[in-house]
Amino acid sequence: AVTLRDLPAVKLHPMWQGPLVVPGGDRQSPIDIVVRKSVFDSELKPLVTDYDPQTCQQIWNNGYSFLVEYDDTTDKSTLKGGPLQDKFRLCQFHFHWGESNAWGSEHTVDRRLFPAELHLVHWNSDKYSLFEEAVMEDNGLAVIGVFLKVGRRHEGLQKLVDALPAIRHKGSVVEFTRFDPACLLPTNTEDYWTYHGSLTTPPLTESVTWIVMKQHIEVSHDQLAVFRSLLFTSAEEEVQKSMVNNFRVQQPLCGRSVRSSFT
Ligand SMILES: O=C1NC(=O)[C@@H](c2ccccc2)S1
Ligand SMILES: [Zn+2]
Repeated sequence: AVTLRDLPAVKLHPMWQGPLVVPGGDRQSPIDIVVRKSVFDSELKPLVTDYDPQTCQQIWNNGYSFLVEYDDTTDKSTLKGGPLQDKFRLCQFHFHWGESNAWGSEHTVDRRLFPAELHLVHWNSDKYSLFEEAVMEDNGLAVIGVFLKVGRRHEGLQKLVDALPAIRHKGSVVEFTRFDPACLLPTNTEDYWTYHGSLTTPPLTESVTWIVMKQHIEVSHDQLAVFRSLLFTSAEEEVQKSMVNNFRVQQPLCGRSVRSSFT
């Protein structure tokens, strides 16, 4: 097993106290996607998302990112198709970003960094009955990754951006309803890369089928600046730390192949 301290490249994030033993550690995420080494697989289907905005419940600051959480007690907001054999339930989405627009994403494409990355987290509701169960199983989770670039203002994102000042501090939560996460997907959901990996934060379990979209979405500089106005720290702490660079360093591919749904 690999412990995080063995990996010099890992800057132990404040939330990652002490060495962490990663199960096996040979299918960790994120990775660099080397386009010319990805393997086209004609069996890969387009993604089929069916999200019900009514299942959107709250938005909160967990001290590492901000999460928009969905009611996942029924199959109302689901993902299927793509590389997946089963139906997966949306439980939350969140982002990772940098202190500058020069970096912030977790995955890279031919070493290219993006200023931020959206993760839509789903769990296998055909096989498991809870996220907490699925997170321990190797076909338990499916995460859609979408790269963000700075450009035009994203109208659909603005409702979320407007809610952030209310959750500046770690542990704050506000009600957040009727948000359709489909508005954050790129127009092209046919072209993606997929590989087997892990959570990118503790418990780092190797239970994720990653689906990284080829097409990015655009958000404005000002919208991204509001992400950076969030804090890692709670209201009680004397020293406030701005929530930036909440991404994990890239992990060894360990012989894995990345498949592409496009040529
Ligand atoms: O895609 C990922 N991003 C994260 O922050 C990781 C995570 C960890 C626990 C729950 C949901 C997601 S896995
Ligand atoms: Zn994430």
